[in-house]
Amino acid sequence: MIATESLSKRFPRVTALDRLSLDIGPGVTGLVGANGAGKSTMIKILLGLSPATEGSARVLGLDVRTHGPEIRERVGYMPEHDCLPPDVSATEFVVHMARMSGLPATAARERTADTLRHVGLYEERYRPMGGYSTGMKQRVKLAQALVHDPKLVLLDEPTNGLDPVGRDEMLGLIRRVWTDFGISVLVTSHLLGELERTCDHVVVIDGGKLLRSSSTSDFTRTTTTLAVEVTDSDSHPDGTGALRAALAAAGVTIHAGVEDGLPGAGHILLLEAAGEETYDLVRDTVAGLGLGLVRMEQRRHHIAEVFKAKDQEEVPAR
Ligand SMILES: Nc1ncnc2c1ncn2[C@@H]1O[C@H](COP(=O)(O)OP(=O)(O)OP(=O)(O)O)[C@@H](O)[C@H]1O
Repeated sequence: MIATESLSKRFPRVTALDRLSLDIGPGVTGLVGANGAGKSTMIKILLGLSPATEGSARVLGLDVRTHGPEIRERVGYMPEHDCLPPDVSATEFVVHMARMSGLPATAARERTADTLRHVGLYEERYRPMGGYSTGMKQRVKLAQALVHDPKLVLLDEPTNGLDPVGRDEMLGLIRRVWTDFGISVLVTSHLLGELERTCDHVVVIDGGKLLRSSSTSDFTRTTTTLAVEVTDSDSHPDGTGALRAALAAAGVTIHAGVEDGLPGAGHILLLEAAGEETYDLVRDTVAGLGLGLVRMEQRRHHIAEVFKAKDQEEVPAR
């Protein structure tokens, strides 16, 4: 879908993109980076709106330097900032955008109605957009990016300014752009965590440089850490302590887990699972001690933890 080769963009005082090489396939891809990392610059280059200083980029196989108009015909774009005229309705605006991208009048009206319904705008679509909430405006911006049935959409910070519920709804809509319509998505965010559920692939950039590009499942791979919680009993008033001692004696590695220090963390035992037999051993040991097993589950890493761990590694030893 998108391929860049040593792509750089230098402004007089800042290097916004620094020799970035990427290969992004179909599906939902997140482009993550702090404010100023170079995300918007990247999108403008991919749309053929801003020339790169060095390197090359292709979108849907088309060279951004020479095929900007063709790319913009086939790709939808949701800009970061508010760009909606306040005096027109969502319907009027999206029909206009559909006509601009070449759809005949009837098709433009039909596609507009379908797309606005898809993003969850119903009666309000006939009212002037000046009175819309941020969430409604973001939905109109998404609709105008989808109305001409592109192969790919580039969404610049679509959850900006939304409250947690609005954010979740927007992320759900974005996911469905791919699952329901087969339109690939490149979505930017400065929040790593929110892309975890939405994206198949995550690209992280920092100061214009590529930090990491991998599938979300690699980021959040299932670890072999088991979290075990047990009840206390009359003979073992500290059930967790008794289980810890018994499992350690049986040769199980017990972790000082990420949850240490959190309220209630003392009651959760994190241990290394060597395979199926560890589950059996835990179950039998809990039963042998006469404790109740509250839960036993495999732990997954969250993307943010991967970076937290990395930051910790980078703290110089004293
Ligand atoms: N036209 C420009 N002239 C000079 N510097 C620019 C220009 N556009 C962007 N920059 C700089 O390039 C860097 C990357 O900006 P960019 O807007 O791509 O970041 P971003 O990751 O999209 O962040 P944000 O989410 O805050 O927009 C920043 O340091 C920015 O100040």
